[in-house]
Amino acid sequence: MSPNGARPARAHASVDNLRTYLLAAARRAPDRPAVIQAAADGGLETVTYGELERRVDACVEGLGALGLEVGDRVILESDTNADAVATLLACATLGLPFVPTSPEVPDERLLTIIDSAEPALYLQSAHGKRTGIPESVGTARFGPEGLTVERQPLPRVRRRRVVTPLDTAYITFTSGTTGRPKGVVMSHRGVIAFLRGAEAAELITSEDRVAGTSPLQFDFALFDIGLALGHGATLVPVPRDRLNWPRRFLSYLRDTGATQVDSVPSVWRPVLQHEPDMLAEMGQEGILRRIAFSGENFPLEELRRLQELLPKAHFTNGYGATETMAASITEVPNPLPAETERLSIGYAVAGAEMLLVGPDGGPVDEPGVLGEIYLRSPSLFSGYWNDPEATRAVVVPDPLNPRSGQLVFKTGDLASMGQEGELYFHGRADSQVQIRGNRVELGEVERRIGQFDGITGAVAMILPRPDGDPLLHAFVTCAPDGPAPDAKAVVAFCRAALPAYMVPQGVRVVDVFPLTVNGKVDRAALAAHVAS
Ligand SMILES: Nc1ncnc2c1ncn2[C@@H]1O[C@H](COS(=O)(=O)NC(=O)C[C@H](N)c2cccc(Br)c2)[C@@H](O)[C@H]1O
Repeated sequence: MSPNGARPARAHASVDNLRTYLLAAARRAPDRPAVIQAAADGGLETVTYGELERRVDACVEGLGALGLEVGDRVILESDTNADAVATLLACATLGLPFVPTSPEVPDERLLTIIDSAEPALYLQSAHGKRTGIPESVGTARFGPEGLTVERQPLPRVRRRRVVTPLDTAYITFTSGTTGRPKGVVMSHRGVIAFLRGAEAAELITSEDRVAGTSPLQFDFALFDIGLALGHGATLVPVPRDRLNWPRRFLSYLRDTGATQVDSVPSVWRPVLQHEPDMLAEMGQEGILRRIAFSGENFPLEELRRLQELLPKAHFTNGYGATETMAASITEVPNPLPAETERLSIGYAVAGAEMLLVGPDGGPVDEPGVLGEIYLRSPSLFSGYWNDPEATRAVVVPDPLNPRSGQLVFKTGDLASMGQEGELYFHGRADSQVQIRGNRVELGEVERRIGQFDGITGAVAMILPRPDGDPLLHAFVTCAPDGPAPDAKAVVAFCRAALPAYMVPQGVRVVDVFPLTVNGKVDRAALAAHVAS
């Protein structure tokens, strides 16, 4: 095929492309607010759908002039804001996979990602501070008026003429457990399939204002962008410095008129600890209509406290992995019934289905029996970047019809089924460990410890020992005004209700739980605590 040279490839308006899907509202209601964000002067600014589309096209013009080819990677480093959204939509328009990252990602991690992704271009905002981008990568800055190029990307041959739904929308690098980051390659078709499935959950209307709290490299941020813009609603990105101060966080939610807050569970921990009264006030006013969370189990004691303060809010448990964007969106009863000991992850979103598979590789049919979740979904990722072996390990033939060629995602998560076929999360398969031949359910240990008077949070983990059984260790946080719980008393408390092999050998009090860049409890950091 002859090189296409001059004209950059585009997506046909009638096929799935992130830009077409997320700017549909710009057609219908260009004056509606697309993003409400913190302005440079400390106030708030509103970017309408019409203005957002203008910024997208300004960025398309700048990118289009660089001679990049469909599939060339673009590193997009930014906090979540209107210009970052405009830039990622510009990349989508031209079939350039964006690799999202954020300013707080350390240099060496960014360089690892650059080494793996071999991007054509690195983009940061006008006031971004990153330096040291390798010479082989072009660099530019983005802003409301488009791009300012600092270093031209190396020239390439352009062969592609159109952008198809199977082309890559983004590659998000997750900190693979093996340490080497794995690039999850998501197609336009996959992302839009999940967002369309999520629409059936009817989480929001065009009147809602969705506060997003995740950094751009966490696909929860991309979900927030997709959910808000896909519904013609308003995205309210919460700046990092607001998140770290509960009072400022709540004020920001009030000032922006946020009606929904999307976050990992840990975002609520400092708010519950330091500003329960302010939250209760907002709860009474009923301004926060929905609290949506994802990423890890929401500790039930904390969730119950949050529900007490927000009695009128809906609560939604979003479960799933970046490899399929997510899997299920489940309404959590408010208040949670007293006897509930485990949150449901319900059923997969419309158009997808979760299946439990037993150790024998066959389907699990009985309620209550543990199995691994396999997900059948059109939002299945294209594969791990440059890692066909890792891909083959999790994209597997449909266990129910292996001859059909249909592929499903092997999640690595364990679950059991309720009477109506709804699923209950039981943790990662690779974190299931045996102690003296017995399978240890860490969630059960954490739940028991969480009931100890004065303890506000518990994380249990297995620490391997070179010689002999692994060590069951627990880390706890306690109420700031109470006495530090006595480790022996906590162990005795566990012994009274748990089988011996599930009683922690060590209990250590920590001020707060360390978090990963995506806001999940950083278990590796806790384990290092003990090793030190
Ligand atoms: N709700 C839960 N209860 C318990 N354990 C959860 C939940 N959600 C995940 N997990 C765990 O996190 C793993 C996956 O991590 S991930 O790839 O970083 N993705 C994520 O966390 C977020 C996920 N992509 C996502 C993104 C946007 C919207 C939604 Br809705 C969900 C899953 O395999 C689970 O082990």
